[in-house]
Amino acid sequence: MTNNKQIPTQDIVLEIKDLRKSFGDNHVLNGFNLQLHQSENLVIMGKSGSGKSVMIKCLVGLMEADSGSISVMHNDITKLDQRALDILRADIGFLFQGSALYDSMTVRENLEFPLRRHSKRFKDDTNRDAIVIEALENVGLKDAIDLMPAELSGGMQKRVALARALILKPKIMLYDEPTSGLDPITAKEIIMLMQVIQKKYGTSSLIITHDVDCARVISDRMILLIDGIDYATGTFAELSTHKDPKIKAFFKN
Ligand SMILES: Nc1ncnc2c1ncn2[C@@H]1O[C@H](COP(=O)(O)OP(=O)(O)OP(=O)(O)O)[C@@H](O)[C@H]1O
Repeated sequence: MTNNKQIPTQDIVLEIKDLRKSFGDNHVLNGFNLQLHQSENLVIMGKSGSGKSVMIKCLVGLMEADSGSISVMHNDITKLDQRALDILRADIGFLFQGSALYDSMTVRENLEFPLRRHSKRFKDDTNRDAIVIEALENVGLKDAIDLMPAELSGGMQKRVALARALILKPKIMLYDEPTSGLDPITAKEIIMLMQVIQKKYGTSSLIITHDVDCARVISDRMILLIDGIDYATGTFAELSTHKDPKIKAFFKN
């Protein structure tokens, strides 16, 4: 099943083609494909153990695929050298499970960290301060700037992590289970922030989630990862009313 919308190829910011990865006899990815379009929220759903983390690890270079190609803004990342990869990485933001803030740094220092790493883009210190404040305003946490992560709730930590991921204004955001471990109200707040930020900056997002409510609210399009392939692609409305039992299983309450 495919989305009927015809998207010009120049609007594709991330493309995975025929990705394969096995561990011995465990064939996890058997020819997985995806295309993420400009300003799109694409949700990937798959059962536990279906290979979502393996796919993400291949995408961010933590794991080598057996075969297939991964292109980010039309650059095949498997063919880039380290320097070119580092430059490209500045265009990709990550929000992974757990907020992964640096415990010994204040919120301000946590946010300054990526700016220092990409200091060529952000030479001016005054500018740096304004960027940090804007990022915290985006997530409604300007007043937390001098606090330590331990002084923040789980939801606030997630918002700071989101601000940090977005501080370089990435063209692509990767979210791995953005609402896991959060209570329903905080989860809703995070989903709303993801939407606000996507609208404000036109970011394209790849969102891995088990959370059907999250998928319903955030997705422009969804891919179901089943049997190591992109088994079904479509809008939430299309997939959630599908007759195939393998697809239906995802949307049962
Ligand atoms: N480094 C590894 N060595 C061997 N097998 C691995 C390795 N990493 C993952 N696997 C296997 O790959 C399969 C997919 O794992 P993966 O972690 O990608 O699942 P997942 O869809 O992310 O699951 P969950 O939703 O529970 O996080 C599992 O069978 C797992 O045991």
